[in-house]
Amino acid sequence: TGNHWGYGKEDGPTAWHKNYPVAEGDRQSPIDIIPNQTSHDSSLGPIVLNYDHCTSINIANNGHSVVVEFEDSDDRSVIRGGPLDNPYRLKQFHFHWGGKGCHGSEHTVAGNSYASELHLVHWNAVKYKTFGEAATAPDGLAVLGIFLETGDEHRWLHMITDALYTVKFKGSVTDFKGFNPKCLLPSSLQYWTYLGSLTTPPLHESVIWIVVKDPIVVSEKQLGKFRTLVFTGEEEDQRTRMENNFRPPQLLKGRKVRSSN
Ligand SMILES: Cc1ccc(O)c(S)c1
Ligand SMILES: [Zn+2]
Repeated sequence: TGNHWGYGKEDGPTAWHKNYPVAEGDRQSPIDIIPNQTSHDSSLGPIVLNYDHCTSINIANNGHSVVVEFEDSDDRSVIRGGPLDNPYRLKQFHFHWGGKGCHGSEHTVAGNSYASELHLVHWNAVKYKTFGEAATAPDGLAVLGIFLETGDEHRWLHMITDALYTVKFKGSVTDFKGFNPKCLLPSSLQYWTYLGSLTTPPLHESVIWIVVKDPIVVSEKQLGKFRTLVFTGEEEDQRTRMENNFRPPQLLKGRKVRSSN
């Protein structure tokens, strides 16, 4: 129906342009990042995260991913520095992942993809009144992308994976208080940055991307718990496993990717 979209053969990334023509625009995401073709920019300062007073609200299955929403009525959790001219407020984070044994990150590095990718979505509340307004502005959003690779168990990810059974079906939401996503970041925040878009419809070209170079390590068992979610609602007879909810890399179209030192 209408603007329904997904990750299947008929409604997946190759079909999105029919309802969302910006899918073929000049600043689409994700992209393949080729490190030796990025320009090192010494004017790029470090990323600064002030998440210490962040307020997580709930965890939800929106039929495309699992999303943790935050209270964003004030500047209690912001990202600043790096390529950003203003502080940007944390709104939500979510993940993109692959099938068992397959990779599912959105950005790739010299053609290599990771098992999964975490997106921390922030908006420019200095220039825009609402998230919705910022989401359609060229400098409205800042998304921090973190790669996940499989290996040892991640000591804090269980706080997310232990809650996934409560949001198995599309449309489910449960309380999720007191979670600080700082525990999901790697020790180094060295990054690449470029101008891009949301990686899901409506694919607005409103994102300043900050892709952290170092991945975090999570276990295959932890990642497997994400695949117990389904794209479909409880009332539907289909139970389509939620996996491979990633968009492949898009054309760079002359964009420059800068590298922090
Ligand atoms: C705001 C937003 C929603 C969904 C997404 O995958 C991304 S990357 C950003
Ligand atoms: Zn995303």
